[in-house]
Amino acid sequence: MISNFLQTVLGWRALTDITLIALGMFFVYHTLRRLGTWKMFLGLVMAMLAYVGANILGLEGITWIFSNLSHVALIGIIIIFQPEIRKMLESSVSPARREPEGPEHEGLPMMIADALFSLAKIPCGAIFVFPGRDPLERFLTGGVPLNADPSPELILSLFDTHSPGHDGALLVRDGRLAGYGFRLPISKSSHLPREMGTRHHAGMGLSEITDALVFVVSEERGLVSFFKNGKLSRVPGRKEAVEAITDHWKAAASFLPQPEKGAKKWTTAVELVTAFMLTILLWSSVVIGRMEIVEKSVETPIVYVSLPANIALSGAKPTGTRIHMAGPKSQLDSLTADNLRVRIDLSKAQPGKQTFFVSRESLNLPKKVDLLDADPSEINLSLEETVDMEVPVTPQLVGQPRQGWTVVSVAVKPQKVRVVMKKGEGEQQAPAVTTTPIYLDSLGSGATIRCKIIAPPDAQPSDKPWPDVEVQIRLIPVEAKTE
Ligand SMILES: Nc1ncnc2c1ncn2[C@@H]1O[C@H](COP(=O)(O)OP(=O)(O)OP(=O)(O)O)[C@@H](O)[C@H]1O
Repeated sequence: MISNFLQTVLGWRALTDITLIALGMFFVYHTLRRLGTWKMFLGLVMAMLAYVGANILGLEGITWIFSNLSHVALIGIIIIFQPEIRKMLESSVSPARREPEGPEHEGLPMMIADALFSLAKIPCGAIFVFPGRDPLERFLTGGVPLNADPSPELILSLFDTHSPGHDGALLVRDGRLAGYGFRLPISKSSHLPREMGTRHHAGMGLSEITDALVFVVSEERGLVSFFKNGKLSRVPGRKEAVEAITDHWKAAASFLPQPEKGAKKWTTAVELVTAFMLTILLWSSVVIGRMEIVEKSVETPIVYVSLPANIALSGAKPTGTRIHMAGPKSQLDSLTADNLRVRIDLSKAQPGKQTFFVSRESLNLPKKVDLLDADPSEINLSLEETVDMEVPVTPQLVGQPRQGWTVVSVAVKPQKVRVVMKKGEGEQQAPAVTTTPIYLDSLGSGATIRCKIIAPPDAQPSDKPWPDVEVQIRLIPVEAKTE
């Protein structure tokens, strides 16, 4: 079993399976962490671990509860995590990374930092949005497209309270001032300090549902803050503002999620390793479960194939047998009465009494499945040599033509059919092959009638089934015949 398990684990399919699940887990964890619902995810992981543990230890009760509740739980998870699932699906089609900002934008973070603190000094309220990888179009409403080269004067005048477009957010994308006056989705979070009103809740709202970086300058208190992944951070000085922008650009241009500020450098590596370890644990518990050797009995039909043309089966023959197998549960589960057949190969059969055996080969069982027993396991058959002959078809004419009429010709098509008979019987005399009855008194001057063949039970058609025959009958008045 252990060598079986290692063989399974070391295959490329298993490695691909484990890698994809682990990366998926890592991606789900990061999205949920960004959205602040990772604790619920952790709860789910704990439940999964409990299930795996119960499975390994063979705790039937817990395993039963989990497997029976899993469908209901799945619906519950879909409802609870609906916004997160939506976010994950959106992220999965977002580009894996953003083009890194070119050297021509090097001065931009400092220019923005200066603008932030100049606005704070006035004080003048402002919101700056720096997109990450996620598309923002769905969340930004209103707004005026600008696409202008950034300059301190332009930024300050955009937020000047005398300017009609000062309300809302300024979008800074690809080193340019892409647009201004955008309304952002308002957060429902109750975690922000009391003094923070709709401007800050708008900054928080966008950062909760996307990976954008949002700076907010408070009009009342002249303070600068930024929101990232639904978290508020104070910006004490220009240096911190520049750092926040460059870190954000770096994260958006990287394939791997960047560790949060303050987190240790190796956090991502630890998270990845944990995801892999959890996956291997979960995966191996499933594989071990599926590799468990079990026994199973199935009622199976018997089919007789490749019977030589000169041999016929006579007497009773079994049509089914009950087979008893042992093998890995995963393979036995898929073997049912619908897809199992005992095929008895009669290609080498000789006339006389012969015994055939139900074997692994006659069932074509998968490699790891063994046949333990079959009932019956021996099939006794009587086989007889046959002869093949051509026999004329005689139409079965019933009664007499109408009064005054007489039959002048009867033609049958085909005139002969090939018949297979057991050798002894065939040699004595050819069987009488006729048609379904044709009632002469119902015919007019003539007719062509399609009939079925009628033959004795021991005469079988050589080319199954019997062909239909056409009987052409011509009648004329009796006087015409005597003339
Ligand atoms: N959804 C929104 N998107 C963008 N900007 C908004 C949004 N809602 C409000 N604002 C801006 O916030 C201003 C109102 O700020 P409010 O005083 O309520 O918030 P605040 O967080 O207390 O900020 P401040 O400290 O600057 O007063 C509005 O005039 C508008 O410019």
